[in-house]
Amino acid sequence: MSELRVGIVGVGVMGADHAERVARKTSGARLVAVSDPDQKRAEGIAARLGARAIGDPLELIAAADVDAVILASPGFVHAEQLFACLEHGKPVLCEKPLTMDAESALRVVEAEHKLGRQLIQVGFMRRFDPEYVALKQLLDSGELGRTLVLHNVHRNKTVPTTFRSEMIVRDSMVHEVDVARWLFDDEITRITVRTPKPTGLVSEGVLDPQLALFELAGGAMADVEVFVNFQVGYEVRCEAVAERGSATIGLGTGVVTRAGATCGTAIPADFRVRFEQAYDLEVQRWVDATVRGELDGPTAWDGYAAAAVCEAGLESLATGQPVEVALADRNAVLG
Ligand SMILES: NC(=O)C1=CN([C@@H]2O[C@H](COP(=O)(O)OP(=O)(O)OC[C@H]3O[C@@H](n4cnc5c(N)ncnc54)[C@H](O)[C@@H]3O)[C@@H](O)[C@H]2O)C=CC1
Ligand SMILES: O=C1[C@@H](O)[C@H](O)[C@@H](O)[C@H](O)[C@H]1O
Repeated sequence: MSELRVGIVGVGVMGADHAERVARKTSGARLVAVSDPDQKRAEGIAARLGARAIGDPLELIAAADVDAVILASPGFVHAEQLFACLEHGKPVLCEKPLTMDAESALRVVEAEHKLGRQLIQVGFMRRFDPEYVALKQLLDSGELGRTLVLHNVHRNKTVPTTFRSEMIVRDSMVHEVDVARWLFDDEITRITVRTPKPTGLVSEGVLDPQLALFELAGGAMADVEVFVNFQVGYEVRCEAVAERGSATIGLGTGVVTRAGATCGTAIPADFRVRFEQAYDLEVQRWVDATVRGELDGPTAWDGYAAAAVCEAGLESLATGQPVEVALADRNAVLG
């Protein structure tokens, strides 16, 4: 296969961004089709990028001229669309969350395992971000000794009013769940989610910000503040504390301007700006690996493990108490 023909399911904020990326920035790939219930939006994007719009997402997944699929539909339809990708043997880059709960995520892992081919990559794009990659390399080198703690900050400027407390765990905090699992190369066994008095700038009942503590099997810990209505801009930071030093990423100290009696640096408006390079690398490496018949990124198991942690996190969000993570035995599932 010389050129990967890609179809995108769901062309809202993230799907439209990926459509541009595949059509204009990714080598070895061609955008051939997009699908969205908002037919007008799909047709507009398709016309602009030289693809065709297909009304039914399952028809796009089955189409003979679609070699591989990007799922950027809402999380609650991922399970059905992932099963369709597996049924048609289509490699798929599925935006996080893999599915909405641990039970359906595990069914996806099992179905893929039964096929005997890894077809699913999960959109945990931070694993491709140059700053996160440099941090992982530094920690893995052992130069700072053993890593003990991660402190994370994850702030969005604003989110739509439909974004409820549960989504802060499942859609936002899930990134730190994956970062902690990846940087420590370990599973999270317990999660506690606590909430201070919420900001007054959200709809009634939305618990924002949230503070979480992850405890890992090997004894390390990670904390995160997730605040999705921060008002200022998009900020994602991670400080790793190790035995002989610490390392911080996400300080945004690119260009510091001194003008008009202020000194400062720009804060990105959202994830598309801050993680542009990470998304570019994620999609390019997914295309390259797919053409080789391989997988080179976070797996369905990673999506399942994150779903299991988030499910425990939602229970903790309701009670404020620590909740043990119920994770299937990896060896028993994947043999
Ligand atoms: N990796 C990352 O940093 C980010 C990931 N995401 C993920 O991307 C996915 C989409 O999120 P957004 O683009 O922010 O949402 P969005 O609401 O902007 O777009 C979702 C699109 O999917 C369409 N849709 C609804 N039902 C569908 C169905 N059954 N089949 C196909 N399309 C359907 C909607 O009409 C809409 O156009 C989610 O899984 C989200 O968690 C979103 C933002 C950033
Ligand atoms: O995945 C993402 C969004 O879905 C989520 O809503 C944001 O909080 C995250 O920062 C972004 O990376």
